[in-house]
Amino acid sequence: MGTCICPIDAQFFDQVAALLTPPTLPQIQEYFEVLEAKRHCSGLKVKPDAKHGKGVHSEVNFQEDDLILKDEMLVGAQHSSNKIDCFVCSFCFRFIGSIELQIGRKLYLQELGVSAVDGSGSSDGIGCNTSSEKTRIPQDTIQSLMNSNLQLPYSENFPLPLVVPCLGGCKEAYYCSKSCAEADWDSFHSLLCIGHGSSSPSTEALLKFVKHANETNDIFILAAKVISFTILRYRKLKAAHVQREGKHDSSNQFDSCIFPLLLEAWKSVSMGFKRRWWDCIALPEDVDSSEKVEFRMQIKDLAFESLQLLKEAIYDKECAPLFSLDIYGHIIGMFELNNLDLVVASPVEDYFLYIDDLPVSQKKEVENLTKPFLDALGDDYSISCQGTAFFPLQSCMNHSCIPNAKAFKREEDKDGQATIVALRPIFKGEEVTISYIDEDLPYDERQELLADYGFRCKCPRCIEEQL
Ligand SMILES: C[S@@+](CC[C@H](N)C(=O)[O-])C[C@H]1O[C@@H](n2cnc3c(N)ncnc32)[C@H](O)[C@@H]1O
Repeated sequence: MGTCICPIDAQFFDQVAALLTPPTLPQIQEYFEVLEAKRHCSGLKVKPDAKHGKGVHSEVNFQEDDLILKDEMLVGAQHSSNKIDCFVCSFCFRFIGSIELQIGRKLYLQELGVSAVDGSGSSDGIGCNTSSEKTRIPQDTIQSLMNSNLQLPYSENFPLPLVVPCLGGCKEAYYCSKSCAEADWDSFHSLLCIGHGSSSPSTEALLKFVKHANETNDIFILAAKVISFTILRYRKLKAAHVQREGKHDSSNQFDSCIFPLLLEAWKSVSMGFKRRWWDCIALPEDVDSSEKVEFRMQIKDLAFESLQLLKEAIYDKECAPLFSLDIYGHIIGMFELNNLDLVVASPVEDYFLYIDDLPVSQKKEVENLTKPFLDALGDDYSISCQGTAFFPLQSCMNHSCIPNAKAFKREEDKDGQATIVALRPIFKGEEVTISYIDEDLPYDERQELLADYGFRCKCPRCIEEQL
């Protein structure tokens, strides 16, 4: 137990330490100024302070319900189990295809016996059958839904983007547009694709890595995206460098040429607040506190196992320090401390609610056509796209048990971006805070949950309640 020794940690000790050194104040300021301008959020400023590290401060007055920030993810992934329920763009997580394709694909997978394990869809009383008494739809009808031969009434009111396949020819990633397909390919997917166009040295090893992640913890897939992103960015920076400076002998140039480029490629990841995964992971309820040390060792072993599989799949010797266990642990720990749930509401739910709201005169006839599908989907007809993502600006927001902002998806938010809205008026100069936990819990339970983030909350409410 806990015997894993990562040779890369020892061999590249100095480089790993440099990659994990928190950025300096000027580096933070420079990076976030560029990001704030890109997000068009002139109302916000990331500022470091002595108490809580970085925080987000308001530069203007916001009213209650105002949109404060729409943040694009640095990296995000749909939960593996959710892929059965929701067919979404692998880059922006928008639903794709058509209402018919969404329904047909799900019924098809249901018929194959593939089912989601953590569906959290809810039946809100629009009259579908429960899962135990699902209606069965004939195979040819399901096929007609999937190949657009069958159109459901009023589905034209819920148009979805056409499906764009992966540039590398895998049957895993699909997109809402060519630009999303290209952006994903350039940023992450060219190295993680299992299709014929992949630049992974071994797609067989990739398959093993993904299988292990699906069977253990799909957070490893997100960590692989961060490593892939950094390698691909490093290669671009190197190509530009070579073009500028001429070709170098890259036999052993970690310090002079290669490593500064790797540090630059890693910059956006270096800005995220981090601790090692096995040091900060919350103890599951079924693990006794006396088994804490052993549990943390097991987590470390698991991460090492996953990293070895990833290394076989995408190793690049010029980026060797990225394959250290310490780096892998810190990347996953960064997700643990910063990530936001990725949620995109299902257009299939909107569709059936629309049918349910039709005037009585029309509804009966339409429902004769749509009800069998609703019954076949059962309780799960409304499952949203679910995953997890790291957002560079949102992740700088500190916690308060009386937050002035929250992550909230509005009706118009159809993709995976983070949407932060004001819960009450926020004044110029105030810090923007969100709650990391259910703030309705009693004081002790809140502090217990926040201990997993490594701090005790001293917000005005906590100070008052601890007395
Ligand atoms: C999502 S990050 C927030 C940004 C972070 N302050 C930074 O420097 O990047 C979460 C971490 O910030 C710190 N933090 C957030 N809210 C805090 C609070 N109310 N009191 C103390 N530390 C806090 C904790 O270390 C926590 O694990």
